[in-house]
Amino acid sequence: MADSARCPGPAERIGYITRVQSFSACHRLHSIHLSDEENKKVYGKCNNPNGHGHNYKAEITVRGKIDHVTGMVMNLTDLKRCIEEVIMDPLDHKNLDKDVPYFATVASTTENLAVYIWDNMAKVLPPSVLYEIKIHETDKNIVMYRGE
Ligand SMILES: Nc1nc2c(c(=O)[nH]1)N=C([C@H](O)[C@H](O)COP(=O)(O)OP(=O)(O)OP(=O)(O)O)CN2
Ligand SMILES: [Zn+2]
Repeated sequence: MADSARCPGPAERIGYITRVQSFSACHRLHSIHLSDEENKKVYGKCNNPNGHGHNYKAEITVRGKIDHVTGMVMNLTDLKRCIEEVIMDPLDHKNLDKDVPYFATVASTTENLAVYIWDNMAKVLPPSVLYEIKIHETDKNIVMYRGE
C-alpha cells in the first residue's frame, strides 16, 4: 500500500497540545438550592463554613490542524497568555465562592470549575480549538470536561 493511502497529507494532520497550570484556591462546597442540613448531608466535611484549600492542577488541551508552515496547532505562548487571563488572574490565591462572582450562585465543585474554565477559555481562544479541560483537585480527584 502506498504511503499516501495510509497517512493523511500534510495539510490534514490533527494534533492535540496541552498546557498544565497549577493554582491555589480555597472554597466551601455549598448549594443555594439546598437547606443547611441538606448541604451538610451532601457535602460533609467539604461544607465546613470556613472552607478549605486545594493546590489545583488544570490541563488545557486544544485540538487543530498542524500548520504545515509553522508546525504548530497554536503557539503555546499564546495559550499561556489565555491561561493567565482565564485561570491565574481570577482564580489563583482566591476564595472561589467570595472572589469569583460566578460561584456566588453555583457550587464550587471541580465539575463546575471545569465548566467555568471551559466557558471562559472558549471566549479567548480561536474558534473551535478548545478540546478538553482536566482539573486535578487533589492527587486522587480528577475531573474532565469537553464542553458537552
Ligand atoms: N463530584 C465531586 N465530589 C467532590 C468534590 C467535587 O468537586 N466534585 N469535591 C470535594 C471536596 O472539595 C474535597 O476537598 C475533596 O477532598 P478530600 O476528600 O479530602 O480529597 P481526597 O479524596 O483526595 O482525600 P483523601 O482523604 O486523602 O482520600 C468532595 N467531593
Ligand atoms: Zn475542596
